[in-house]
Amino acid sequence: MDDDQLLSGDNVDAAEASLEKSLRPQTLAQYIGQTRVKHELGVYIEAARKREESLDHVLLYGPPGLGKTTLAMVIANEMHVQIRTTSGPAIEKPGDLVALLNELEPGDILFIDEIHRLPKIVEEMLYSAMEDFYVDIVVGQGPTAHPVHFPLPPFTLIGATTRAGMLSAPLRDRFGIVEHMAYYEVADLEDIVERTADIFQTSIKPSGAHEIARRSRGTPRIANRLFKRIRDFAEVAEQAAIDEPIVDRSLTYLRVDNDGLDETDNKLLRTMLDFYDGGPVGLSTLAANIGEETDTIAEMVEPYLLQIGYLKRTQRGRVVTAKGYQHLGLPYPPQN
Ligand SMILES: Nc1ncnc2c1ncn2[C@@H]1O[C@H](COP(=O)(O)OP(=O)(O)OP(=O)(O)O)[C@@H](O)[C@H]1O
Ligand SMILES: [Mg+2]
Repeated sequence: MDDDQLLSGDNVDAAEASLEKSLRPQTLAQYIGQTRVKHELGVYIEAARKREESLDHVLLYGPPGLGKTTLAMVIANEMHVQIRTTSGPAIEKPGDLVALLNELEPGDILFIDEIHRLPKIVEEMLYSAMEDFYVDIVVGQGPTAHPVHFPLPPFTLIGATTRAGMLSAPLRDRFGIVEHMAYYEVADLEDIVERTADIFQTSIKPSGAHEIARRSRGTPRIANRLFKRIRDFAEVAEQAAIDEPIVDRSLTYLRVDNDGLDETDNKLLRTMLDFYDGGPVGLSTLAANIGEETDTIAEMVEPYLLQIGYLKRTQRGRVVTAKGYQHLGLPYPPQN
């Protein structure tokens, strides 16, 4: 009986996982929004293919959930090459990198997520690999240790990072193509939500798609996540199509406010007002106060609040703006 349960559980998971996978666009044409990035990459991909060369190294940077990993896979697909994916912290020592590089065929893509978290010694090894397609490794130990020159096939490195500022200049300079991923427009998120609804065979009214899009913090991953939760609410309520009222009710229940801000966002703004008179306050102080990691605040919470102008950065720290006060329903105190 346990077996059966396990089995059916596995099947459900497998079905969900493959749906999840089908959410990922496969081609540039299917990739919604990011028009400028898509156009530029389209040109570089076509040129590389015409010359039958590998694509230049690509750096994608921007906040989490905007589709960097998805875009790397789209690039591999459009280039008709294989892609191997890993992440900065997973490559602990030079040998790990050599093992990865060793498996690449000419033209293949190595995707390194969170590339700003590569150990220094591995990063330095990437320099020659990226520039001249070789690495020098030391083989053996003690008196028998000797350097070995290890040639590599031409390959494309795609690096993704939420913190471009944390990348060293020598590494950043070795990327021929650098693309900034911006928050999505509401109209693009509407298209993403409608596409997702289609894949999940759920009917949704334009008003419902608009409301989800508007409250997704400019982020496809959030839009898809909210969609899935709202779909559950709609199903339980036996509602045929997702419309604005069910979206609103579900999001209120999920504590996503009218601007799409969640509890952490609001807690951050609140803490700044209650304990620091709206700022300025430093990032690590703030993080300690609301019980989050500094990195989480810097990478996932703060960027959107800055983007919509509820927070601003000053020399002395973060400050809540007049708009931020207004969001919390409080009067903006006179500034001196
Ligand atoms: N342009 C897009 N069109 C349609 N769906 C998208 C698009 N971009 C992202 N998505 C969807 O959003 C989800 C998140 O995308 P992805 O994992 O690529 O983000 P990411 O930028 O790599 O995030 P992280 O920085 O957290 O790794 C994916 O499941 C994908 O289906
Ligand atoms: Mg990713």
